Amino acid sequence: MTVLEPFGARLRTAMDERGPLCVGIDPHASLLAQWGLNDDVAGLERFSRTVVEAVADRVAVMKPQSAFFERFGSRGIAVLEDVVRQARAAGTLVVMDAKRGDIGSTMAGYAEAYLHKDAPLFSDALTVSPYLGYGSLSPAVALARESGAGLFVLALTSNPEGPEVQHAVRADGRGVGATMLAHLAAENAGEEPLGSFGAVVGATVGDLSSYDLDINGPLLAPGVGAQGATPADLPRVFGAAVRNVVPNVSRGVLRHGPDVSALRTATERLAAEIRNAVGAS
Ligand SMILES: O=c1ccn([C@@H]2O[C@H](COP(=O)(O)O)[C@@H](O)[C@H]2O)c(=O)[nH]1
Repeated sequence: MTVLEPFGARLRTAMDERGPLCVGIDPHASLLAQWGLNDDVAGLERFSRTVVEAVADRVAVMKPQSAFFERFGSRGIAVLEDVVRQARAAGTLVVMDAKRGDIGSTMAGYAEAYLHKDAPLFSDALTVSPYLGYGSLSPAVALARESGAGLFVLALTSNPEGPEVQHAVRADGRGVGATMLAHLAAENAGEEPLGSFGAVVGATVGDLSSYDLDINGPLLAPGVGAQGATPADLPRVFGAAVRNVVPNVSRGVLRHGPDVSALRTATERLAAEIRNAVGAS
């Protein structure tokens, strides 16, 4: 059985070689229509395969959004399994965006589904929600360590509704989002060159100067493109931690399809803008 290097190490290498951009695979019904595809399983399959063909050999990370596959039931999940396999075979790391979270005993089931090396949906990393308590994620942390996979824990999300929960202040005076970052820093302590337990921190969240983003792990940053953030915002928002930021762009790339070369051009332009912005920090 192949033993994978820890996710954090594989991600660091991929970011160094290909740049940090993560391209999302988000087959919104509106995008299928824009691409001239039917809103059905065949359309879903064509869309996803095209995105993988266009960019999987040139970006560090791809992030399929599970919701848009789940809406087609078991046949959508079968397409998702293929997408994960094809993208990984083409050399990119796959972060499954399923935002799973539940009591620990059920979390163990989600961990088996996405983080067990033999699972049909095995992904290099999984997004998870810690809002049943960070400790409820323990089974996923344990299995990720065993499999060489990683997690991205929702800390400060890109949507405007997030602060209601994530900015709430605990009895000890620490914010909820900041607490998640502290848990992750502990998880990644001593790992080199980068820990495997990342945080989701939106590029849209504004001033992060009061947060300790130094978690020795990756920061997945959605919000660039359709949600309004730009590559130029990254150094301002993330400061010194920008080195570990993986900016995700979904609609901002996908709207250039279905033409493969147009998708590639858009991806490469964005990747260059991000490299320039991050290098300038
Ligand atoms: O805080 C978060 C966490 C996850 N997302 C996901 O990222 C993409 C963003 O898509 P865009 O089209 O680039 O806006 C999408 O899959 C979200 O579910 C996020 O946006 N914010």
